[in-house]
Amino acid sequence: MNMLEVKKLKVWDQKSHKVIIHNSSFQLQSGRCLAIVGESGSGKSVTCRSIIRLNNPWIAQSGEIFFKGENLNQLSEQEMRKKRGKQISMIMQNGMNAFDPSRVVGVHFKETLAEHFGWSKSEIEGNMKKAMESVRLQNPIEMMNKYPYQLSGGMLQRMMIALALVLEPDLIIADEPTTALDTISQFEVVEQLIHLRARMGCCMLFVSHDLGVVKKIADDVLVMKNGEIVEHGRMDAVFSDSQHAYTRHLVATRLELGHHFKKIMMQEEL
Ligand SMILES: Nc1ncnc2c1ncn2[C@@H]1O[C@H](COP(=O)(O)OP(=O)(O)OP(=O)(O)O)[C@@H](O)[C@H]1O
Repeated sequence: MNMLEVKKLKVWDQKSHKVIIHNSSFQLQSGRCLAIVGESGSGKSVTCRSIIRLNNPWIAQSGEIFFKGENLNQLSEQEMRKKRGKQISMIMQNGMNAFDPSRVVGVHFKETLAEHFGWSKSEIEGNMKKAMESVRLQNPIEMMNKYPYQLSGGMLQRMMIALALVLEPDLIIADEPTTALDTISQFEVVEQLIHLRARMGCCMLFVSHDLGVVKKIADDVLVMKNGEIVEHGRMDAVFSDSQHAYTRHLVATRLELGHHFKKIMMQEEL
């Protein structure tokens, strides 16, 4: 069954009239992880933001985005707000941007969880504490009382993952969640995302320019170039028998895991 089905998505900038996404169609089946890869500026992030309708106001979109059979493109902003967080969670590239810099991070969790579940302060703290411990964040209560700038990028990403664990969404959109992190944090965050999927059985849209990470986490892959999908299929098939010259170029230049990352993974497997 398809959890997400995008049909003829077109996205354009109303100011410059530039078309960013030309005519994208793809599906994400229940329980699977679809990676979107492609060079910088190919439209990976705009595709993700179009699904949850969070592009800037001057960016327009048309087409159909079926999520659990419902066309998100036709929902009101109020209806969309109910989907974001509880049904579709987003883990962004830079954890710092996900939190209000002027408030301690716990406030973000409290607002999100109170809105979706109507929980009391102690229920929220109890659930968040458990989830944070499960992603190996120590002293969760103390941590929730910190401002974003007092926490590292890796900690903030793991906090977003902990929040997703509590929200139990049907779909997680992770837009380059490891790009801004150092190598060790990258490894930990990827491990936690794999763990999250295994535990919840949710499906995931995972954007990355790191094919090494993609190979570790994804089942299917979609390759983008200049706002168009040039390849879409099972990961092994796409990587081992690429149909498009651009995919072969990507694989040739990027398949090798970063040296440090590979070393850490090998140590973990020992
Ligand atoms: N808010 C915006 N206003 C106008 N154009 C935009 C906006 N956001 C993105 N674009 C344009 O859309 C195109 C695709 O951008 P996008 O951020 O989706 O690329 P990407 O594949 O995610 O790249 P990266 O790997 O660098 O994040 C780019 O040409 C970019 O300039």
